[in-house]
Amino acid sequence: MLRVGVIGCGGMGRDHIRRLTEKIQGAEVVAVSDVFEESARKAAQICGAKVYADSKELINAESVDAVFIVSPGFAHVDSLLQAIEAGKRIFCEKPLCTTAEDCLKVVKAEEAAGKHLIQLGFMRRYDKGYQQIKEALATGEYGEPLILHCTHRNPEVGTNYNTPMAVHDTAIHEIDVLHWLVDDEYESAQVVMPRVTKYSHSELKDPQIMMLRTKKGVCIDVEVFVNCKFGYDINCEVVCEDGALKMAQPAYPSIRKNATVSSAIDTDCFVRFKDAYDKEVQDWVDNAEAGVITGPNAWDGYLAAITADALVKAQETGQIEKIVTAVEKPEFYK
Ligand SMILES: NC(=O)C1=CN([C@@H]2O[C@H](COP(=O)(O)OP(=O)(O)OC[C@H]3O[C@@H](n4cnc5c(N)ncnc54)[C@H](O)[C@@H]3O)[C@@H](O)[C@H]2O)C=CC1
Ligand SMILES: O=C1[C@H](O)[C@H](O)[C@@H](O)[C@H](O)[C@H]1O
Repeated sequence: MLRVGVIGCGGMGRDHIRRLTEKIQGAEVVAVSDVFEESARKAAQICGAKVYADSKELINAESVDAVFIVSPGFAHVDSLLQAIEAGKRIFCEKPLCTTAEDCLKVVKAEEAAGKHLIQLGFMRRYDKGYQQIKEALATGEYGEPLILHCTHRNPEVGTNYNTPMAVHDTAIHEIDVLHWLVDDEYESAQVVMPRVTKYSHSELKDPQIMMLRTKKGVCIDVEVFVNCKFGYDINCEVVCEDGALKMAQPAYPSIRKNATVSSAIDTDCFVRFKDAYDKEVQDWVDNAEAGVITGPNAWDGYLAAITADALVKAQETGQIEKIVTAVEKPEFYK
């Protein structure tokens, strides 16, 4: 039984604690930590874990085999470096870190440790809809991908949510899953700002159209609209030489009533990607014992960070910004 310590007991942390406690085979939560100890105490009631006031103490506890990092992105780097030093298996929620520089520190530390310790919480690679498209592309029946049209719509966000967060907190999912989907690397980024919705605020330009070009010339547009009001609406269409593949939507019944036809739309990621979260965490647990990482890793986190940096720069300049890695991909990650 993998004994897991969870750092960060907020919305996503509690969702993962419930998952590890009620759904996942082969793991149990034995420790929780949060800077607000009350949050940790509430989380401990879900799983009966020990509460640690200090996350570093949790990481180094003999009773903890593996660490689940679900604190805010800015706090990931310290916990990651401490957990690598302690030789613990790590599941880190996205993003790996909030700067490419910190991501590179983590990559170098894991490489120096000589063991693949980190799986990153880019769960969309485990979503059935994206996997179906990737499998269809792999058949060659539709030719090469040319254009991707995507949407990432949230019903609403808080006033603490600002323009750059649309990239490094929200579109970071598309950044990771889309180049994986078409098996390519990014070359450049651009952002177009439409008219701002009345539901936004002074620090947030919403919606945004983010565009990415890959090295093979695939052009991707992602509408990021975080105050769309009507639901949590994730779409992906891949236009190919011999056909177009539109990602399947969650199956809800089509309801006829009062001279109306309707069907539900999810309202958050926890429901929309529930199965994907379950699969990514079970994959991590199954592989932790064997000491391998088959999911997104720290290098994927670094690539996502440099692409996010280019998109944030493009938000400011309105220009096409190049995406370049500071270092070659280490053999360790090949
Ligand atoms: N994969 C996905 O679809 C999603 C991933 N996330 C990710 O999960 C992480 C947490 O997000 P949320 O739960 O939504 O945030 P949240 O703000 O609801 O919870 C974060 C928790 O971490 C605690 N915290 C802050 N600094 C800490 C530190 N240094 N050490 C320990 N705990 C600390 C806070 O007190 C809070 O309880 C973020 O990295 C976020 O990007 C969040 C939502 C969806
Ligand atoms: O990671 C997430 C969620 O998965 C949602 O898709 C985003 O909209 C949210 O901003 C982010 O925290």
